[in-house]
Amino acid sequence: MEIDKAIRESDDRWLKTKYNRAIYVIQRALALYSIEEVAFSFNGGKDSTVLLHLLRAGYFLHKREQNCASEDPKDFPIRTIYFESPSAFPEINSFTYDAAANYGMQMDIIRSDFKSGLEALLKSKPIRAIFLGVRMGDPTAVGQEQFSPSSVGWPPFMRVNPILDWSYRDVWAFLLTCKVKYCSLYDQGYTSIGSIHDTVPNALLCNSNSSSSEEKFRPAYLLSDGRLERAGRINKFSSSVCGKSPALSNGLIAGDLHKNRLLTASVIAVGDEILLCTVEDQLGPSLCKKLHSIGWSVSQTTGVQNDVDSVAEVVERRSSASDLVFIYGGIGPLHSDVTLAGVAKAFAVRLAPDEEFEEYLRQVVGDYCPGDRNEMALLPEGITELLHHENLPVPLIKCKNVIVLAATNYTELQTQWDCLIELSRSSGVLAVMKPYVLRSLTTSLSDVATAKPISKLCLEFPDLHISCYRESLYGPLVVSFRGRDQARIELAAEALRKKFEPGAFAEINSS
Ligand SMILES: Cc1cc2nc3c(=O)[nH]c(=O)nc-3n(C[C@H](O)[C@H](O)[C@H](O)COP(=O)(O)O)c2cc1C
Ligand SMILES: Nc1ncnc2c1ncn2[C@@H]1O[C@H](COP(=O)(O)OP(=O)(O)OP(=O)(O)O)[C@@H](O)[C@H]1O
Ligand SMILES: [Mg+2]
Repeated sequence: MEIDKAIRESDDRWLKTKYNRAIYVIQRALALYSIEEVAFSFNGGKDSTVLLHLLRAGYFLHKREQNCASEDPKDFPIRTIYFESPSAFPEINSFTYDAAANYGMQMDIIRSDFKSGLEALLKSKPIRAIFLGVRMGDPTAVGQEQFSPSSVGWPPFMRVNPILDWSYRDVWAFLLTCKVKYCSLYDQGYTSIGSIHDTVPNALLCNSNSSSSEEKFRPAYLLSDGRLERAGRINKFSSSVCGKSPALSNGLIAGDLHKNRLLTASVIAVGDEILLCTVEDQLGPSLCKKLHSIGWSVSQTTGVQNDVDSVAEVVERRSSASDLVFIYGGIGPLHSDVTLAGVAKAFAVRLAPDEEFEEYLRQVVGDYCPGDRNEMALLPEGITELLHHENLPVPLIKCKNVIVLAATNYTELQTQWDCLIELSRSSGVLAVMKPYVLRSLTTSLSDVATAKPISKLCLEFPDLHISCYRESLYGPLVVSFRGRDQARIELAAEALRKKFEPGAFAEINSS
């Protein structure tokens, strides 16, 4: 079988892995349902075309197990459905019809909308499962698994998505390795095809050097950044190119808006070694200092064990209680590296392969990964933003208002922090504000004598942080004022002094 042979002979290890996984899904579906009970939803698009050939290979291998495989390219008995629309590209239509003829596909053409078309089809045919070329990153893929029952309100059938975890690169690697025909539009710069009304060639493939006045586009397989696959889909393309989107998902916008707002961050350290005190946590205190230096308050620092539920619980609480959460530790491929799984669980999404992150990891650690996929490239689905900086070999990960730091020591933290600050100037990922002003007074007066007047002072200056602490049980009391407005701090300190005998409070430092 030429497809299976082409992949087996290829030295693209990654493609082989993806192929084997897809074939496994197809074979399980063919074991679960009879051939009359399955259908293939084919529309001539590139993902559909990949699926067509995977189904041909999967069906061949399925029959080979029963010792009755045929090499006839027209032996493709899986019922195929095509929802033909008047606004489909003629090239898509002709490719679809040609493919049906070439591979002996029995194709039902449906000219109504998806839902009512499927309702009618399922009434007249025993179909229980439909193969689709949906991939992660498609707007309709969110929440789907390889086997996903149709949604509520749709007729009941199983959606089977063998290429759900395929990237744009995987699609083109497959089509080119197998040397199969695909719709001609992809050679004219189209990278994802909808209707004639909403699809144009991808501007990122425009040949600016072209001498003719007509625009020329390079083929789809030359698009290097798979995230921009839908850039030619008018209205549907959301410009969330990571780290460059104007208003970021958590709604934080740097600058004037924050001048008078107290922004709070939480810091979470993940690691049994920190809780067991076998390792001293250097990062938490450093991060707090860094946050203060850009005008942020830290509302909580927490240590949590390497356990998904514990991480999820604390992330869920801290992300709703503070403007930003910084989490570090527990990142990597080890059994104890549960931080990203915890973040995903906190936001009720699953971990899904991220092709772009995978590519970065590949450049850093090479092709080696212990299992059949790079577990480190699994990121919380639909909520992850990658923060790129030229000084970072791998981008930082931001999930809603949670920033995941991969740093494990002070030097690494310093690098990642510097990059974050630089990125903040252009993208507003982290509002950089005037640092807080701190002023501290000390007194030998007792708590009983000072408690009430200080409580009153807090009510008079709600815009300041007024905190008290002792360095020993019976030692002097320190009262600290923290805020952005030096004049307000002076006023508050003066108001405190006035509540007591002159000389009761002495200055200890100011910054
Ligand atoms: C065979 C088939 C099954 C589908 N099943 C569902 C479904 O169960 N639930 C759903 O919300 N949409 C379902 N859809 C609709 C798709 O999710 C999506 O809305 C459709 O492909 C339109 O995508 P487009 O607007 O990008 O063209 C199905 C579509 C097809 C072709
Ligand atoms: N008009 C249609 N008829 C039959 N199946 C369809 C139709 N539109 C979408 N599908 C199914 O949904 C899948 C996903 O559609 P999508 O448009 O994302 O992919 P594609 O058309 O194969 O490739 P591209 O992303 O390049 O357009 C298809 O592979 C196909 O299984
Ligand atoms: Mg399409």
